[in-house]
Amino acid sequence: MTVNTQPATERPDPRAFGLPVVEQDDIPAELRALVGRVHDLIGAVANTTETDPRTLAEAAAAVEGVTERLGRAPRRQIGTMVRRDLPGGASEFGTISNIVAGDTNPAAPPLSLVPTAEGVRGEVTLDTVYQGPPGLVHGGWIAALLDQAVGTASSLATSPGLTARLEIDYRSPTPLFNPLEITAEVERTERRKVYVNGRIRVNGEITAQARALMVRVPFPE
Ligand SMILES: CCCCCCCC(=O)SCCNC(=O)CCNC(=O)[C@H](O)C(C)(C)COP(=O)(O)OP(=O)(O)OC[C@H]1O[C@@H](n2cnc3c(N)ncnc32)[C@H](O)[C@@H]1OP(=O)(O)O
Repeated sequence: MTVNTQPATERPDPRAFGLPVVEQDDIPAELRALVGRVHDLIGAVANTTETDPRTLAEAAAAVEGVTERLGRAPRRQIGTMVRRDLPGGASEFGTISNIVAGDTNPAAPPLSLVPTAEGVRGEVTLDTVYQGPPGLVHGGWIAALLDQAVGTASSLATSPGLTARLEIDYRSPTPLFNPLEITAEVERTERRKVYVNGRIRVNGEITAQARALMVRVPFPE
């Protein structure tokens, strides 16, 4: 199965369904920096040993002030998409605040997936924001990473769809602070059904693998 390298203009355009589209290159560098600093903030808050009430109250007030200031501008429409150019001339649309891969979501790692000859591949290192058991990635986040990978592989090879079924085998613990290699590829398609396999490797060893059924969304001709 090869990756769909149709230009974006020939793929379903979210604008046709009333969804705004932002070009990835148009996301201001300052917004990217803010997203990064807020990600750092999540980690700092989750792990601080600060107990001084005054320091903590000041920090909360400072964050509240920034939130209030940013809240003066209207929020993005739910479902706002981002169009990204991919290596090799392909492009993709994704939701801009996707919790796994969204450019503007400070809670996202974010996971960036690129097409390969087989499917898609990405690498990400997770910090304690994604901790489940001590020192390990939360199982739900392992599923989320794999869901994103199988969904992207299916979308690029065929057309966008939704996950109908996702089965995860947790084969060994997936550690924090280690590069995770995430790959996925389409196994076969049947009408709107796309069967996809994915896996996470750490130092070349598979720690988790997924079998998924994506059902392609029917688009008007
Ligand atoms: C690039 C972006 C990457 C994004 C990655 C993230 C992906 C996600 O997280 S998606 C969010 C989570 N998933 C969802 O919310 C989906 C919720 N479910 C649904 O909306 C629907 O059940 C949906 C769309 C999957 C299927 O509904 P519908 O379009 O009516 O299809 P339907 O006609 O019932 O079924 C189509 C085929 O799939 C099969 N099928 C549907 N669901 C299942 C299932 N759970 N198990 C097995 N087969 C199924 C049907 O039997 C049918 O097969 P056949 O062609 O052989 O008759």
